[in-house]
Amino acid sequence: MISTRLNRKTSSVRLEKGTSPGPVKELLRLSAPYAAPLAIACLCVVIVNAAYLVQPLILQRVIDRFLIGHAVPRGLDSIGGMALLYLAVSAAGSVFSYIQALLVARSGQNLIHHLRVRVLSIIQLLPLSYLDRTLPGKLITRATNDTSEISDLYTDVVVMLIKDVLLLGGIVYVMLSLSLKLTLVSFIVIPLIVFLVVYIKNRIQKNFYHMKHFIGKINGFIAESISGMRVIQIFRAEKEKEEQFLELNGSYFTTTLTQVRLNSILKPASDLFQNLSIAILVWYGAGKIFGGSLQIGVLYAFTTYIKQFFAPISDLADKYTSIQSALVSTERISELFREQDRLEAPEEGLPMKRLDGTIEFKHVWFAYNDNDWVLKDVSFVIEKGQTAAFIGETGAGKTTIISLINGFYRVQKGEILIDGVNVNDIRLTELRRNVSVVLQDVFLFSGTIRDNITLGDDIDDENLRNALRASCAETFVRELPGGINEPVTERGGSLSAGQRQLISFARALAHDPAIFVLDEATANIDTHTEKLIQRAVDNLARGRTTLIIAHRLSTVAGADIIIAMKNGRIAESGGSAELLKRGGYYAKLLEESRSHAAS
Ligand SMILES: Nc1ncnc2c1ncn2[C@@H]1O[C@H](COP(=O)(O)OP(=O)(O)OP(=O)(O)O)[C@@H](O)[C@H]1O
Repeated sequence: MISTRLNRKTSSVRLEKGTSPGPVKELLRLSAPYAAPLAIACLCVVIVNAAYLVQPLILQRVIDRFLIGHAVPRGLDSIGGMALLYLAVSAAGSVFSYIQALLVARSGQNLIHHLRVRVLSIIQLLPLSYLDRTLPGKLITRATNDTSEISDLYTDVVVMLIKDVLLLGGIVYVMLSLSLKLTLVSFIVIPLIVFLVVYIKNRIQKNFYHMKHFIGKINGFIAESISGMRVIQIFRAEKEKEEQFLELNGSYFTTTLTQVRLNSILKPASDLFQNLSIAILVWYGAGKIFGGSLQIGVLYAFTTYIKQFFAPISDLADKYTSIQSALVSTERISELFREQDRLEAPEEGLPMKRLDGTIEFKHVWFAYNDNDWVLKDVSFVIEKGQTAAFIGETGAGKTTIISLINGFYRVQKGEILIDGVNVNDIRLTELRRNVSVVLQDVFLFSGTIRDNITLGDDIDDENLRNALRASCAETFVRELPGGINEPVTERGGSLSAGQRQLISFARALAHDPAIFVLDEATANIDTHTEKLIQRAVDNLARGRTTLIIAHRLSTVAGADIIIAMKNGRIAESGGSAELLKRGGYYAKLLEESRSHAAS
């Protein structure tokens, strides 16, 4: 039932099944809506760079023409005029820098938003067989980190890369046009600065990965310790856990210190080289100035340009690593996008609004992993409105049968018919709307009790009340301070196991399924709640085909048909009286439970 609701909510994001362009094409397509703002941002970058480059030239003119050359001021061509021009150029640089930052940030956030919705819509339609082999953490990273990295690539990295490359090119061009010799003198030290920055940045990045690794481990450790705190306390494992944590935290501490050291060394070291370069320039330039072949203003402009060199080189070193991680993220997201061909198609197949609920398994063979058969030649018929109880040892294949009825996996051999139609041909949304499953481990979402029953469907108050009454949850819900609007904490931690079961029955009843499937809880529930649950099950079973994975023989005795599973095969099946007479597996189980009760 849960998956049915989620699938239906994805309709806002259309996925075209079967059209899987290559990853690069796909990503280009995704970024297409932001092409215009990004192009404008690049244009802004050109203006900002030009402003940077022009400023030292204005000062050079002021020094050489007016302070040294004593030229006669004329209109704008005066010290005052130059000061105004300098101000106007800086102001234009600031304004366009602001516009560029805004455009980039907006496009970036829009792209992240779009990508996240897209990733989630794919995750929701992934077949269970894919989710079985994929750790949840991996998919969470796709929706969070990877989307941000890709957005950074398109916006921050690409735009800033253009800005840095243009600025560096511009500086070299202006330097060359001012003085070839001085440019060559400057370039004695500049390669050293480049080498130093790239080397230190590289080490910073490598160390950053270590920090990320350890912080991930620390988070995981804390999360696991909190969820397993009961076991830790029961087995007095606090000391052991503390020691493990100390070790982890120690590693993180060391990497953080390395990071601080590297970061603190970068600026002073590159300042040292910059100053060395300026000293060489001044020493060389002074000789030329005295010889009359160089103007003071040009030397001044060169010292400014050398200082301007540092920021883009430092940025470029950063961008290189950002591009690398963005490429990894692109590949990961594309991998997920490629799953599109295998996604469930909830709206395809035969429309069967209301099922009658006759279920037939015809020589079904099924394996989760090739040829490792979990179900072997399973055949049975459960007529509409009947109650069937599945019994058998653990791992016999009972839960698997339910997953197949719900269309979570496809069988390799044989067929499953519902109302005479192959389950693979029925439209998934309608199949799942007709089948309500209550699992042993009830899953409640954070929200209210009402949210957890309706799961976003339009169910009116009267139906809700009826569902609560028939599921025997009405009394305890009424006693809650917020009643049906009482908040439920994550996974329903604020409710008892029995209460969670009753809420899940209400959820099933409110959706009025044709087929009701119950995986009975094995956990001990007090006799009062057990009676309530039994009553709720009886209410749910009325007028519906009901399948129960039974762990209590009381449930089994009331069933129309009992199907005993053994090692993936049906060991025996039939009514309770018939099976007792036969004296097989079921009779043995009953005998065992009676002798257990007697002793
Ligand atoms: N997602 C899966 N991927 C691979 N193998 C699985 C998967 N789910 C179940 N199995 C295997 O299939 C077999 C049948 O499992 P199933 O859960 O159907 O048994 P069950 O009869 O419901 O057991 P239990 O009473 O313990 O719930 C088991 O051997 C199990 O290890």
